[in-house]
Amino acid sequence: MVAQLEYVQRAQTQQVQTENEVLIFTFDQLLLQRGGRLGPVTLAYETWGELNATGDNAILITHALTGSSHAHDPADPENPKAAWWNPLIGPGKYFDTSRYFVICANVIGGCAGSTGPSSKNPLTDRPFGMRFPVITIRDMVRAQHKLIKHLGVRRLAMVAGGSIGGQQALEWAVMYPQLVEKVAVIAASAAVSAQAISFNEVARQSIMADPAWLCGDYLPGHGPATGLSIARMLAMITYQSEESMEMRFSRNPVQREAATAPTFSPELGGRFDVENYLYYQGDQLARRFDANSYLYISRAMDLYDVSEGYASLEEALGRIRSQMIFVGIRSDFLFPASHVRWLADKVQMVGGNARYVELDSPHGHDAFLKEWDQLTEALRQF
Ligand SMILES: CC(=O)SCCNC(=O)CCNC(=O)[C@H](O)C(C)(C)COP(=O)(O)OP(=O)(O)OC[C@H]1O[C@@H](n2cnc3c(N)ncnc32)[C@H](O)[C@@H]1OP(=O)(O)O
Ligand SMILES: N[C@@H](CCO)C(=O)O
Repeated sequence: MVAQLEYVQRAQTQQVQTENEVLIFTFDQLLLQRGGRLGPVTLAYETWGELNATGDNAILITHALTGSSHAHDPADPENPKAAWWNPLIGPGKYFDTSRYFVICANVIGGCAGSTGPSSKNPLTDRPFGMRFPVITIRDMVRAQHKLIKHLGVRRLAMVAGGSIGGQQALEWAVMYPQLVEKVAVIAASAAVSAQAISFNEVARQSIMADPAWLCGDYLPGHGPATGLSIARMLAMITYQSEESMEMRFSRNPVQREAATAPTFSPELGGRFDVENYLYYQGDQLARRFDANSYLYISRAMDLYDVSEGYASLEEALGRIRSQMIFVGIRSDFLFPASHVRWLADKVQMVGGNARYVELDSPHGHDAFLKEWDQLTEALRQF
C-alpha cells in the first residue's frame, strides 16, 4: 500500500525512480533556440545528498559529449571508472554530498535516458532519427533549468562542467545570472575554433558514410558502429596531446591483444600500440553510444557561441553575476588554454568576478577527467 502510494505520488510529479537510481523528469515541451519545439521532453538525472529547506545548497554538474548523469557512484566511490567525476564527488570530497545536493542530468540529444534522436517521435511512434530537431547548448541549459525548478532548487550554489559541460556552465552564468552563485568553466571557451569544428565534421562524415547509418534510420543495435568507432578514434586524438601520446605509446609495438581485429593487412594497421588503443576506444564508444546522438551533440558544440542573440560578446558576458572560475589545461589543443584565459579576461573586463587557473597537465583536453588532485586544488580557489 505504502509502495503504491509512493508510486502514485512520484507519477503525479512525473518523477519515476528506476532500478539503477536514474530518475526521470518529463515536461511538456521546450521551445528551441533554432526554432520549433520539442516535446514531451524527458531528462534522466541523478542526485546525491539532500536539498536543504531554503533550496540553495544545490550544485549542478554538466557533462561532456559522451557523458551521462552518472557522475558519481556511491556504491563504488573510489573507482574513477565507475562514474566520470567520482573522485570529485561524495562525502568530504570537493563536491561534498554531505553538505550539498549534487545533480547531474543527461543532456537533451543524448542517449542515456534523456530525449534524443533515438527516442520515439510521438508523431510516428518510431525513433526520431534525423527528424530530431537541431538542439543547442542553450536548449540543454533551458531543459536543466526546468529540472532544477521541478526539484525545488531556488538558487544553485554552483554549476560546474568540462568541455561541452563547460559550455553549459558558461551558458548558465549568462542566461540565469541571478540563479547561480558560482560557476566553474573547465576546458571550454566562448566558441570553438575552426579546428575543433573541422574535427567534429570529419567525425560526423565518418558516421554518415557508414552504409549502416541509413540516413539515421538504423534499428537499435544495428547502427553505424564502424563510422562511430572511427569518429571516436579521431576524437580521442583531440582529447590527448602529442606529449601524452609520446609518453604513453611512443612508437611502441602493440602491447596487448587487438581490441577489434582490423579487417585489412596487419602491415597497414594494428602494428603500433597507439593504433590498438584507438581501436579499443572506438569499439567501446560504438558499444555504449548512439551515432545519431553523436551527430547532434557534436553539432551543438560547434554551434555554441555565448554571444549569440546579444549585441556583442561584451553584452552577453556583462550579464554574469556569478563568481566565475575558468580552468584551462596547458596541453589542450581542442579548447586551448589561451582561449580559456582570454574568456576569463573578457569577463573581468566587463566587470565580472572571474579567476583563471591552469592545470599543468600533459594529458590534453581529457585532463579534466583524470587530473583529480590538480582539479580539486584549482576548484578550491573558489
Ligand atoms: C565527462 C563526461 O561527461 S564524458 C564521459 C567521460 N567518459 C568517457 O569518455 C568514457 C570513456 N573513458 C575514457 O575515454 C577514458 O577512461 C578517460 C578519457 C576517462 C581517460 O582516458 P585514458 O587516460 O586513456 O584512460 P585509460 O588509461 O584508463 O584507458 C582507457 C581504456 O583504454 C584501455 N587502454 C589503455 N591503453 C591501451 C593500449 N595501449 N591498448 C589498448 N587499450 C588500452 C584501458 O585499458 C582502458 O580500458 P577500460 O576503459 O576498459 O578500463
Ligand atoms: N572524453 C570526453 C571528452 C569530450 O569533451 C567525452 O567523451 O565526452
